[in-house]
Amino acid sequence: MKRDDTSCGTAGHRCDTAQAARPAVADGPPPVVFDLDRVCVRLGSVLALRDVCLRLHRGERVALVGANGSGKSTLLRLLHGLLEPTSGRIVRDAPARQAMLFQRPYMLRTSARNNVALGLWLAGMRWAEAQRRAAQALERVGLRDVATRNARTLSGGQQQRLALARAWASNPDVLLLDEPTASLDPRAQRDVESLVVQFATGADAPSGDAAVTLVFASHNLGQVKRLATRVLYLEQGRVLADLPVQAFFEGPLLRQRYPAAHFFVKGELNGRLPPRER
Ligand SMILES: Nc1ncnc2c1ncn2[C@@H]1O[C@H](COP(=O)(O)OP(=O)(O)OP(=O)(O)O)[C@@H](O)[C@H]1O
Repeated sequence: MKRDDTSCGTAGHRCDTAQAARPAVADGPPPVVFDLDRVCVRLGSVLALRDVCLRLHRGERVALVGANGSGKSTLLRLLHGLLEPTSGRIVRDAPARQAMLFQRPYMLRTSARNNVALGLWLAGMRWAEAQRRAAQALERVGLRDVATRNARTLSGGQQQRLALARAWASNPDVLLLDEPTASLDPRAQRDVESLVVQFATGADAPSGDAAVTLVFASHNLGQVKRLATRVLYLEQGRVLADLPVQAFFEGPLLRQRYPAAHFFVKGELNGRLPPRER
């Protein structure tokens, strides 16, 4: 069927108000961090997101999967406030501190330690304290030995760990990752993944706070299984499937309810992942 790039806000389309009305009581679900109501995002002539209804809760680890161009990066940029809806509504948990990591992190042309400290200083921290916190963050991600090296001379894996240190030092409530390990070798991938898990579970957050909310895009379904608690499948800007990670990969639910997502997953698993991931 030909894709219609002109319409959004489908007539009659409604978000699941039963879920939307769920109160965040003491033994109910955790607080809502993002609430999207029929969100559309147009980029030039492309409708990159269409009628997205979504509610993400504190402490969830949400994976975004789907083919190239399905809207994963656009959704992450929307959550981070780099984009606003063309129509529909997004409510972000106002006091939440957010950090976002990109596939190729941007490094300032200065030392690794300054790359962390400058962000903290710009956010209002005194320079001496920012330096101390930066050193602590570099230690945390195993980069103490390269603290004085120009960040742009570091390897891809080191730069991604530095980007994580930068995020960790700012003590975010929400961490958004856009294919953060896509260009890394398997070992560096695992290193970054394990840091992300420690980060996401809040095991050693500078403030000792509870878990952060993690939302990440990935083409690596093995990684999705390892990191996510919930999986969203996107196709042509729509969220077509939304399941807990186990139900997404095991059992009949995905095939029965979301055949398009089922075929995507089967194709990815059979075609792309090394044998150990199958
Ligand atoms: N700046 C832009 N201007 C116009 N169209 C854009 C822009 N950025 C993205 N798009 C289009 O929006 C759609 C969604 O792109 P997006 O980058 O969100 O997909 P993605 O799922 O992250 O893809 P990938 O897996 O390749 O990273 C695509 O059709 C893309 O071509």
